Amino acid sequence: MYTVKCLNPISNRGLDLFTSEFEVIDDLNAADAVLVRSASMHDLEVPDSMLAVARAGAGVNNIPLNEYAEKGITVFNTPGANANGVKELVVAGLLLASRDIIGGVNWVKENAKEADLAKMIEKKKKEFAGNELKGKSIGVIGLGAIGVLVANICNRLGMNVYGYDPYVSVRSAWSLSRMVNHSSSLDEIYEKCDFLTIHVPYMESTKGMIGKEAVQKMKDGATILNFARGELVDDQAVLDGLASKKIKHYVTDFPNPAVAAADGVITIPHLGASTEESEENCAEMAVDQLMNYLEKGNIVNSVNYPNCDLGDIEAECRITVHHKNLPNMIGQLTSALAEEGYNIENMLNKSKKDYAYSIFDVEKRPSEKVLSKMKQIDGVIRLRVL
Ligand SMILES: NC(=O)c1ccc[n+]([C@@H]2O[C@H](COP(=O)([O-])OP(=O)(O)OC[C@H]3O[C@@H](n4cnc5c(N)ncnc54)[C@H](O)[C@@H]3O)[C@@H](O)[C@H]2O)c1
Ligand SMILES: O=C(O)[C@H](O)COP(=O)(O)O
Repeated sequence: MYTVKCLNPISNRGLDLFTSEFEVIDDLNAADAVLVRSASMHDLEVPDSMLAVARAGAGVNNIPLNEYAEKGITVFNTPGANANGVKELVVAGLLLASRDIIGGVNWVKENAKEADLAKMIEKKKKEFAGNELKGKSIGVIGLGAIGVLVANICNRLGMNVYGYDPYVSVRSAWSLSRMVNHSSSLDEIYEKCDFLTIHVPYMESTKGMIGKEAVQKMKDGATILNFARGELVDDQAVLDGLASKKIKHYVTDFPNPAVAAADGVITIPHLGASTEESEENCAEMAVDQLMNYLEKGNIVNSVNYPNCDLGDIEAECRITVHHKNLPNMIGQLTSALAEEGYNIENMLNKSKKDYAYSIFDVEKRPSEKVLSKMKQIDGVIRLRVL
């Protein structure tokens, strides 16, 4: 039996996938695994016995990835599972920034009881007039699951699309419309684009990447859309840009007190992935990956350990080892088994930066003496017997 704690509400479509071998519990300290959305885990004490964290979503900046890797806690996310939800909200953001839909809707509500409302509307509507998206240029920074969908739909809306992603994956490159212009520098995007939408993860290297210098280089009257993370955009740079009319609108899914009330800011309360469909997709994927890992030791879509998948357990015993990515780890682990005559039927080893993961399918369960010897090898972080 495995126990799972949900730190945020997780769609039942995912939770219902848990078999009778799993129980969702309230006590974090008794949990083998955590399911989480945006709740911050940075200041959370998790028990040493914790095996895994599955983020039902994309961004993992709420999870201390290295600290958990060091403890042998595998962290998963659900790549692409909410990308369509975000893409659709970005289109809404583009429309809200181009036409004063919000001003118009509010004005009608305020005057709803006026008997001659229809007449008033025809007189007033010029104040809410705007522009069309067709023919405008947009820069998409970050061409991952969301950026690709945004770039492609903007192309279909008749916009001139410029994409920037120095680390673009082959999969994304294949999915991108050939009508999207490949920008090799952010400067090109700043100089050419009426709209700029950012879809990169928040990391130390991307913090404040839309700052004062970037704003200065932008076209006059540019609109910035941020559906990725608030910290990617420097608040003061945007406020100054809005005040000087350099920036027309800042559309953000991550409002904070510094920018929320400012003129020109269009605020959305982190709704990008808050659709029934995205929540279900993320929950299903997270639960599926968690069960596969807890029961079979397979790692699919981890962000702090390598993907390592040996399929169903066909041998009598499967041993999984989280370890440091050091020379001769496999030699030492396999020798410990071989010295006591345990035959390895199948094995897989993968590494990701400083960490590695190995799966050994063994003909029978090794003795405690062998398992203890394996655990004591320098660089071994965690060993599980399944
Ligand atoms: N608003 C929401 O509800 C919501 C929902 C999902 C994701 N997000 C945010 O959006 C981010 C992106 O999500 P995704 O699913 O597309 O992730 P992804 O991992 O599929 O794509 C991220 C892309 O950014 C690129 N990238 C990284 N650093 C870059 C840089 N310095 N310059 C340009 N490109 C860079 C990567 O190469 C990758 O292609 C997430 O990390 C998360 O913070 C927000
Ligand atoms: O990174 C993500 O997936 C989004 O920001 C969605 O976060 P949420 O699951 O809290 O809505």
